[in-house]
Amino acid sequence: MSHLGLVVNPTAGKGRGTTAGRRVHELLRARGHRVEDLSGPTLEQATDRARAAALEGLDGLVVVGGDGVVHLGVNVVAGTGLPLGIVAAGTGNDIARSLGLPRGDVDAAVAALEHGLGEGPRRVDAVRVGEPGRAAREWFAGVLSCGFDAAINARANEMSWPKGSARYVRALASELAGFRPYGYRVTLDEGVWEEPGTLVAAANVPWIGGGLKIAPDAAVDDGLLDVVLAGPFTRGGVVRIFPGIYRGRHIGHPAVEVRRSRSLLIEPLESEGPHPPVAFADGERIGPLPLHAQVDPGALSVLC
Ligand SMILES: Nc1ncnc2c1ncn2[C@@H]1O[C@H](COP(=O)(O)OP(=O)(O)OP(=O)(O)O)[C@@H](O)[C@H]1O
Repeated sequence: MSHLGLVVNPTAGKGRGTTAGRRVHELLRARGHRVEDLSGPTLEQATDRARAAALEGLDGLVVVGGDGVVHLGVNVVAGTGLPLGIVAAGTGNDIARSLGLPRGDVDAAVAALEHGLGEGPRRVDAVRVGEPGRAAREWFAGVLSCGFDAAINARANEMSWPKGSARYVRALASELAGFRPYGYRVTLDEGVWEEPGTLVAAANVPWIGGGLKIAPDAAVDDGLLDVVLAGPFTRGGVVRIFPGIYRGRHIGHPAVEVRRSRSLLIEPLESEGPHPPVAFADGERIGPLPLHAQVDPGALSVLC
């Protein structure tokens, strides 16, 4: 029997989170675990409750929802050794997809995390991100992005209508109308990239945005980020390359390169173009550039 913390995002998966959370609670209790519900009305409140419970002592933290609630879980457990169980019930579920976990199947997801409780968790990489020169307190497990897609994410978050993916299409259209490549300086373990660019994404996993294969070869346990650097696309060029990203076809484009690095510093470079958008990681807002990110190999224990 394990003592497990449970955080359910009721808003995940267009409201499916609540039903999934109830089922997870029921299944875990039926298997004899002691389950403490740490969910809260907001992401921040749930994070605080989970952190307090983790300090008091848990055998694992189980999160139910999409990449946003996984981001919460990672920020509670990374670097502590406390294992994370993921029940993917969101819309995108890119982190669960990358870890090979069941998606949209609560019973299978609970079986996978029970397997991890019995056999021991899998160690994967997590990434610290924050202002350069300060001790970074925020973690991510998926992809940090501060390019055109992050601008769409931010714009969509400001819109109250329409709901669901139609909101992203509206946000894409309005961002595209005023798009000009941004000015970047990206300092990697080896070399510096100074260019007008469309997108800079530091990927710990291949997928972003609900199945866009932004970094096809990113591995979650290689101690490295796959940094995707996309040069100055025109508006038409953005529209043409976008559908190919679902299959990772953008990687062959001459204006796109991928470099591997354990750490990176991303700064705005005014001489090359406008200030890049605010960065997002795991679909959550991180903050404006400059940002420093560093992989911590094996910092995350996942029940699977
Ligand atoms: N009570 C809550 N607990 C956790 N998160 C919450 C809560 N209320 C709102 N949220 C917000 O819900 C948002 C979406 O969450 P999540 O990513 O888990 O689901 P999703 O968007 O359906 O899935 P995905 O990100 O995989 O597409 C997050 O940005 C989070 O801030």
